[in-house]
Amino acid sequence: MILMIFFTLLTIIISFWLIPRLLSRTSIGQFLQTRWRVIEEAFHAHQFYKVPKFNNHMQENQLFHKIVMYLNSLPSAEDLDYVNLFSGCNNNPNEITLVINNDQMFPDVFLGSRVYWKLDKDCFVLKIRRKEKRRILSTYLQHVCKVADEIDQKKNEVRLYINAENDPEKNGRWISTPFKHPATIDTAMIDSDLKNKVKSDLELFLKSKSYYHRLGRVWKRSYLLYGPSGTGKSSFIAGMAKFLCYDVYDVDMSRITSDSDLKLLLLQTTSKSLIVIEDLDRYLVEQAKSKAVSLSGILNFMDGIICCCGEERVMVFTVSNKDHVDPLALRPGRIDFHIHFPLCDFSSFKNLANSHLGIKEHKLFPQVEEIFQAGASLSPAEIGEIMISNRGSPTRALKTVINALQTNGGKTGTGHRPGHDQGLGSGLPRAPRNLSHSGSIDGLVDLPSKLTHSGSTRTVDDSSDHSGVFCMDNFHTGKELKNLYGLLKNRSRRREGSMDFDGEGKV
Ligand SMILES: Nc1ncnc2c1ncn2[C@@H]1O[C@H](COP(=O)(O)OP(=O)(O)OP(=O)(O)O)[C@@H](O)[C@H]1O
Ligand SMILES: [Mg+2]
Repeated sequence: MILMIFFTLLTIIISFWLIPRLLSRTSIGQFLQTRWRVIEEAFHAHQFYKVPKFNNHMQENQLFHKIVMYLNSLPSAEDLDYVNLFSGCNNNPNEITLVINNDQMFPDVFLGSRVYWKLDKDCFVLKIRRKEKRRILSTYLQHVCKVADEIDQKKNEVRLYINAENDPEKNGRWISTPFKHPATIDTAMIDSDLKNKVKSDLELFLKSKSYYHRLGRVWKRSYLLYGPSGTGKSSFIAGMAKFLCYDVYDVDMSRITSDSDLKLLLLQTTSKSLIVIEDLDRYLVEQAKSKAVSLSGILNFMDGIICCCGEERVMVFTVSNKDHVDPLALRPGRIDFHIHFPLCDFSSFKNLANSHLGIKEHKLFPQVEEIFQAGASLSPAEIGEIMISNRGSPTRALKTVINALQTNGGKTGTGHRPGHDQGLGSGLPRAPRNLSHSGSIDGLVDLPSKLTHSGSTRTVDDSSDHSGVFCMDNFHTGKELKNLYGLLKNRSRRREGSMDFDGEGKV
């Protein structure tokens, strides 16, 4: 009798405690659970809803994007049999993103009902029990969008889109990556009143949807940024995108094959975006030769007639010299706001010295001012690079800037003062190689201290700093000549490897 009770108790424990536990913790349990659900679902009629990635105009379907974000946020994403893992977003390489595999069923529960998502190439398929669709479909989709929006807001992420080669196999042409540029509108080296005007203009634009609609105009605003190379145009665009919190679509015109290709590409952009065409002047010249895209194709794009009506877009074009752009392209309405990016003057030089070297005043400032007043100048990029390379010694940095202004500031393509732009492509190719490298080289080489500025009678009297600025006439002693020989040898050695220099003056 006791034995029977014992065996009965043992059977009860095994069947109601041990077996369920074993099943729930092993793959057999999961397997049985999945099979059971399949059998259970087989007794229900289902409705299927497709969410394609692109609409008929090849524009990205925002709902698709939201579903990706929503599903990735669900803890059950980790329980799937197969899931793709991605990492390496530029701004956060440690972040791992889960993306469901094609053909993988992704179950979700909403208001007590089970729904299933499946990714089928570029299309999500939602499976809902037919009898429950009226009760949950719209509220479920609203819930998905709300969760995705909340994630988006938390991330506050601006993305950079770049147009890829035209590949008929692929649906979308834009490849995107998180856009984390440190520049803001405030860090630009242009007049602060102008910066405030740009900010007010952008703010007004954001609030003007109904105003534009009332006028029957496309809700867009176009900006032309013009000035020599290295004056901060691209950095300013990054600042504008950050200010607006808009995604950036950087159109690489060399990859556009025809007017219709350009149209298609633009149709694939979304609202709340900043569409950028850099070096428009250079492209217009090339376009005249290649005929890939006609002038009217570009003008149509600038007019915004091929963008979806009513959706907010800001367009930004950069040119090195607007005098070389067809006036048709720049007429009011096509370009709403012109922003000039000049080379450095003394005042912007002082700002750079303050931000890069932490100095507001210096005994060499009067000399620098004199040189600027004589008409020499360089771009903020060139002066900034010298300062970064020599940031350990402000005096050395200023001496190197003086030398660069004297040797390149009045001669090079970028070295003329504002209003004297060098014409089409003046800034291209970029900063003169010898100058940018000299900043780095001088930052590394120990030079004789008793040197004078070339072209100047003023003696550099700072014995603690060593400048790369020197003049042959001033080398009198054998020791100095020896130093010079050592310097030239050192320089030529460094120059051989100059392609590997980075902005920090390190190899
Ligand atoms: N306000 C600034 N302060 C300091 N450095 C700056 C500033 N603006 C630009 N620079 C420096 O100049 C470099 C070039 O700037 P940017 O690319 O924005 O110039 P650009 O006008 O677009 O030149 P390009 O016409 O050659 O494309 C930046 O990487 C940055 O180092
Ligand atoms: Mg640029």
